[in-house]
Amino acid sequence: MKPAIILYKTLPDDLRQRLDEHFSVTEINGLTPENVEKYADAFQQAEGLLGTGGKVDATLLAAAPKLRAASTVSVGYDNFDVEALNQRGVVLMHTPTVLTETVADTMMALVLASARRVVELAELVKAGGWTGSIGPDLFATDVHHKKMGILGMGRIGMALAQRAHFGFGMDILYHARKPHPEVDSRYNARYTDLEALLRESDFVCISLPLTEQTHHLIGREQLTMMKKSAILINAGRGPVVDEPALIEALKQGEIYAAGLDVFEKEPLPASSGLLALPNVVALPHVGSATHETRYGMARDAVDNLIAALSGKVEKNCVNPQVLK
Ligand SMILES: NC(=O)C1=CN([C@@H]2O[C@H](COP(=O)(O)OP(=O)(O)OC[C@H]3O[C@@H](n4cnc5c(N)ncnc54)[C@H](O)[C@@H]3O)[C@@H](O)[C@H]2O)C=CC1
Ligand SMILES: O=C(O)C(=O)CO
Repeated sequence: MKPAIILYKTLPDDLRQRLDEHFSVTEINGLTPENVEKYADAFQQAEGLLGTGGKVDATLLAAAPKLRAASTVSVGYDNFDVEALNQRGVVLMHTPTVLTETVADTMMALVLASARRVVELAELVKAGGWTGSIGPDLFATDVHHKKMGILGMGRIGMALAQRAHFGFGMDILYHARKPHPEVDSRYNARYTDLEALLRESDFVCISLPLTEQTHHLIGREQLTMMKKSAILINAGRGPVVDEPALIEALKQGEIYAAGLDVFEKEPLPASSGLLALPNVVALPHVGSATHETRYGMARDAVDNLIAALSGKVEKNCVNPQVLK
């Protein structure tokens, strides 16, 4: 008999077919508490989960007593209680690598859009506001040869350093849990503590995961350390930045602008103070959202679940200790 799984994300037809070949699939519209209750029988039988978004914690695990593996269509897994999964021996699989270059492209797009005022100026043209030469009040700020500070020098941080250093001649500083000598030599980069990075960088770019240690790592105090001309880019997770403190810093001119793909609450409410600020470029969490990359993530997530439920995990496992 095929193992039963819960699918909580729509997949391309070919991937859905591959999943059906291996598993008995119950597809639900999101991993919400309402759906866990509505499909209680399916959760009782489920050995695997595949999807994105929604909380997987002790409550959900209690509703799924046979669960052996969870496969998220994302690299970030802050919505999973990994400790609770470990206690139950549930394998957690994710999709690193396949999305790295695309997310780094998005971060570079945010750097360029916020520094060169791309969105604001394009909106001005569309609104018929281009009635004469553009004057200094609408001039932008350069990107090339400036200093980029990268917070979180992992896969995405490195791909961003590659673009900024080789493409734009930028100086790279970074803060991570430890120095990475290969990064220093490859991108002529310099490891600093957080405060030095904030004080020196023209662009502070966040590619950190959300953890207890990174929650509100950037708050009022840190924002005041940044240059008044500096731009904050966040494509890690929203709660790494204290959003009310960021809004205040942008309003008071303590920093120049922000380019954001992630927010404390998503979707970003229309009432958010961020949306009233011309010096904010806000994207709807689309760091990895190209056709190619989203397909690759879904494909990897399917392969990851097949590997995990057949005991053949070789890569993409968050908690390999439960396999032993
Ligand atoms: N906006 C979007 O659509 C996307 C956002 N992301 C976010 O980007 C994050 C990073 O992804 P990857 O680069 O693939 O992960 P990664 O694990 O390769 O890199 C994360 C880096 O952050 C460092 N780090 C962790 N905690 C730290 C701390 N307290 N202080 C300093 N450094 C710390 C780690 O040592 C690691 O080098 C994901 O966890 C996810 O939250 C990822 C993909 C798409
Ligand atoms: O993969 C992730 O962590 C995302 O945020 C979406 O690609």
